[in-house]
Amino acid sequence: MAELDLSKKVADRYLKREVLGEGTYGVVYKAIDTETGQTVAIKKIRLGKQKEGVNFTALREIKLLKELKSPHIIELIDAFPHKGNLHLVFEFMETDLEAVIRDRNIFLSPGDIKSFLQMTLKGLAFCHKKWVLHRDMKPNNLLIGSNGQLKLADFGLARIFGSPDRRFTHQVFARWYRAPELLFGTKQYGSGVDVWAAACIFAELLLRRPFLQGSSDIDQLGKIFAALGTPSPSQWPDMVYLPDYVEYQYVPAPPLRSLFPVASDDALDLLSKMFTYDPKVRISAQQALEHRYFTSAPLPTDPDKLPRPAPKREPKASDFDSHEGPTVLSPPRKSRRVMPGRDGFEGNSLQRDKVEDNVGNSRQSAGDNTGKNDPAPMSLDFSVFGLKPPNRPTINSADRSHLKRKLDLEFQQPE
Ligand SMILES: Nc1ncnc2c1ncn2[C@@H]1O[C@H](COP(=O)(O)OP(=O)(O)OP(=O)(O)O)[C@@H](O)[C@H]1O
Repeated sequence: MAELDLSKKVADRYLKREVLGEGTYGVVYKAIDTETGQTVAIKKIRLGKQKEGVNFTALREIKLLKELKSPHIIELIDAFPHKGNLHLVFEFMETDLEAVIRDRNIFLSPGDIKSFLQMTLKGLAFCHKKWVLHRDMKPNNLLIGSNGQLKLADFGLARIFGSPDRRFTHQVFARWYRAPELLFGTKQYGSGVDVWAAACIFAELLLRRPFLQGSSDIDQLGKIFAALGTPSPSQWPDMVYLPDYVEYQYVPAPPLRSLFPVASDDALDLLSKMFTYDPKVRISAQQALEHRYFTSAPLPTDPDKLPRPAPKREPKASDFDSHEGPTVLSPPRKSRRVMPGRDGFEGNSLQRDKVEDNVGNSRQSAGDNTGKNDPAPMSLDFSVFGLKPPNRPTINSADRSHLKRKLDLEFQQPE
């Protein structure tokens, strides 16, 4: 009872405003922190449907998230349970890179592209230095503040809250950004998976459309190989030992220049290093930041001079939370996600197909090109690179308040 009162007080600190959208784990609200006057975004994660509730690892990982502070990482300001949901309070961001790329009224200069990529790589290099993987990099997870600063966000949370019977499958769109070693089922992935995703985002900034839009894991690999050439075992010796490795028909790499006609030589050189097949040879985020692309003209645009998408419309009263059934304010941003593959590459030249399984995820909107063979999404990976995450002991409600105190998750009454 005391615990309930406490959590209500903390929840009262935030004045909920309109719904910003809905992601894999639940609804995101705009809110005002009545203590500081700061606008925040609150991600409400349903715990009620999870039989195991919040487990110890989840709380520990949330605590770690709170400590991950950098100018290019979205700040987790607070975390508290309320009415059977866990609320994660983040700094509020105005827009995201997906909206920028999609906005046809925006012209992206080479300096603008350089600036967006540089901020992305700075965020990644920071995480990687702390032995943390993002693992769910995609343009809508790169949020942009009112000052133009880009920050890595939406650490997926499946790593923390993942459950085999989860109902949401937004995850499939992350496939377009997934590294080949993940698609071949590696268990020992490292920071290279984020660099590959950043390369896909770099390519998307140059092309203004997703670069490699696979409709299944097999198709994704086909698209990668058609664009970048089928890797030979000498190019990537460990490839043939990967759990889901299948031999693909050899396709030679077309010149990268033919795919990116207007990119500079420096941009293409960096892109090719980020798209290196062998993750052991792939350039790191830090090395990428030191590439001459970032020091050659044109220099990266100052963040506050970067182009912004048109602001979202003002909320109406009906958009505000009335406990259940919130109205999503920004449906157009999801439209790209159900778009059939556009002028992608046709070269799916696999020799045999992989049996697709794991049909358990049931919430699929019509038109989703949902792959059914995806592993559970894991985004922010706190484990040391290459190690399997430990089993997660669960805790019951009696343990919970003790653990909350122990982990200092700010469940205490505000001053
Ligand atoms: N810190 C934030 N500031 C402002 N808006 C945010 C913030 N975090 C999320 N949003 C918005 O809330 C909506 C839902 O975001 P969420 O991260 O839950 O899912 P998503 O990124 O749309 O999808 P997925 O869960 O598949 O990554 C999106 O419109 C997103 O732009």
